[in-house]
Amino acid sequence: MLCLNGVTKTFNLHNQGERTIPVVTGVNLKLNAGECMALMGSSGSGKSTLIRMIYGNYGCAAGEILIREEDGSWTDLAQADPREVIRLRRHRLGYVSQFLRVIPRVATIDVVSEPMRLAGASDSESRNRAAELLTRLNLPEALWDLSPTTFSGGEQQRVNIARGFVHPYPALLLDEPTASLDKVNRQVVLDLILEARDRGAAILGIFHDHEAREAVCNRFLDVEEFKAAA
Ligand SMILES: Nc1ncnc2c1ncn2[C@@H]1O[C@H](COP(=O)(O)OP(=O)(O)OP(=O)(O)O)[C@@H](O)[C@H]1O
Repeated sequence: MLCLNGVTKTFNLHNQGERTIPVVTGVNLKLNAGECMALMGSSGSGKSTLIRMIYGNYGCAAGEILIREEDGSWTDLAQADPREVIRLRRHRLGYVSQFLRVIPRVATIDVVSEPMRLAGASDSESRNRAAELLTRLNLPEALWDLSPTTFSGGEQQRVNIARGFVHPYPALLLDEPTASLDKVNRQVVLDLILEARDRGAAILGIFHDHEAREAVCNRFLDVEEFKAAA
C-alpha cells in the first residue's frame, strides 16, 4: 500500500544564515494492507517530518514515496504534481494531524463528511457516516451544526479523528491520534484503528502513548536507524 525507498530530508534555513539541518537519510519501509506501523525514536528524530513528507507537505531531498493505486500500479508522491497530490489525498491517503484546521463558519457535520463527499460518495451517505462517527466519539448532537473553531481541545481532536476516518482510505497516517483524549474516547479511537486495520488499511502512526501503541500496532520502526549525519 505504501513503500518508501531511500527517502532523505534536510531542512534549509534560508533566513537563518543558510543553515542546513539534516533529519533522515535513506528511509526504506514497506507497509502492506492490514499493517499498523508505529514510528519510534526520541524527540527530534524525524517522526513528524517523515509523516509530513509522505502526505506531501514537505518535499524530499531524495527518494521515492510510492502509493499503491486501485489498479495495483504505484505512484511516486515525491515526484507528483500538486493536482496528483490532491487526487492521492482524496482517494488513497488519509491523514489525522494533531490539530484541526478548518474554514471558519463551516458546520462540524460538514467538516467531518467532506472527505467522503470529495471521494465521490453522496451527500446523505457522507452525512450518515459522519453522524455515526461523531456519535461513537461522544460528540453531542447539539454541536454538530456549529463550527468546531470554538470547541475544546479534546472536542476538536475528536472532530479531526472523525474526519480522518470517514472515508475508508487504503493508507492512513496518524500523528498522535489519542493525545488529548479521555479514557473512553481513547478506546473508541483504538477501536476505529483496529477496524481500519481489519478492513485492510495500511496505517503509519506516531503514538507516544505506549499502551495505545501496543494495542494497535503490529509493526514498529525506529526512525533513529535513519539518522542523518549532522
Ligand atoms: N519546518 C522545519 N524547519 C526546520 N527544521 C525543522 C522543521 N520541522 C522539523 N524540523 C527539525 O527536524 C528535526 C525533526 O523534527 P520532527 O518534528 O520530525 O521530530 P519528531 O521525531 O517528530 O519529534 P517529537 O517526538 O518531539 O515530536 C528536528 O531537529 C526539528 O528541529
